[in-house]
Amino acid sequence: MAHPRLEADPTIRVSDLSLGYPAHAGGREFQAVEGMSFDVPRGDVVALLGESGSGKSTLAKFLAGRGPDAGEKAARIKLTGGEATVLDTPMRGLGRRTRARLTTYIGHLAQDAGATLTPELNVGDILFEPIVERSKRFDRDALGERIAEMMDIVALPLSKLQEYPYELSKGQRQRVAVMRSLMLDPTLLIADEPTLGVDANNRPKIVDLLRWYRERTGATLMLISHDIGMLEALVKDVLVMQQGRLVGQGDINEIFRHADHGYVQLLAQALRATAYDEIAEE
Ligand SMILES: Nc1ncnc2c1ncn2[C@@H]1O[C@H](COP(=O)(O)OP(=O)(O)OP(=O)(O)O)[C@@H](O)[C@H]1O
Repeated sequence: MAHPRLEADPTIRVSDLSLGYPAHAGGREFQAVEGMSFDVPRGDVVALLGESGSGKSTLAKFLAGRGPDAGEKAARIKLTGGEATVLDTPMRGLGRRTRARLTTYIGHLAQDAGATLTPELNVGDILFEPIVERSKRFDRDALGERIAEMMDIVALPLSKLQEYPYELSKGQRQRVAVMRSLMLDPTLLIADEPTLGVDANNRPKIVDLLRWYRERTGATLMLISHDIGMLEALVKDVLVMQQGRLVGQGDINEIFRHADHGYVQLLAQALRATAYDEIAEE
């Protein structure tokens, strides 16, 4: 059985990768990602950008090892061409046990994760849950200290640990979801819109949390985000997708300065406009 290698470099290697959703309801198989090739070096922070429906979430979910997770068969992501390796583990023909092992090391913040926190658990139990599911033996005091540090960074009072998701605002729930995605100390974190639904004042707190985590662990981060503050503060390289294909890739400053693809130019303009809007808001 393949064993994930935490020190693998690159952390992610993708070669001519195509991903699809199975045919259902008399339709045809749908190709959401087509012929993508890129590497993510160990310890890098990369942003995955692209318009709605370009395939970002599909790619993110697949690379996080969560491709087959969906309850409905029609929503399970299939590798339909090429290769991908994550932490030196080939994703083609990934067996159940290897996948379980791999996902221990990969944090996945799903899109709108704040909205899917377990309603019956309070915040403290939501944060402990990933640990408890893996092992009955853990250092509760050390973990408690780490949770307190994270709560401080994202400006949530400790009293929130006793509250249930319905008692929190949307932005507070999202901050809890981001903290939860870090609880197992992932070597690779793949986060889909970590600041979505969080107001402008609190978005920098999520950026601070991710920065704190990276500095502490040297983890590799793949972020789907068009939040200019997050991109400027954390990201080194970007991958730009359009209709399932990679249309731009490279250093964030270079790619926006010398964009030769029409869509990348439009995106760069839109991001700049967002930045000005936010400055105007403050
Ligand atoms: N379960 C599914 N079955 C069939 N097609 C799907 C399924 N989920 C997503 N798709 C399609 O795959 C394509 C890529 O979707 P995906 O969610 O990966 O894009 P995205 O770039 O993350 O978009 P957004 O920014 O809106 O989240 C879209 O055309 C979408 O309609």
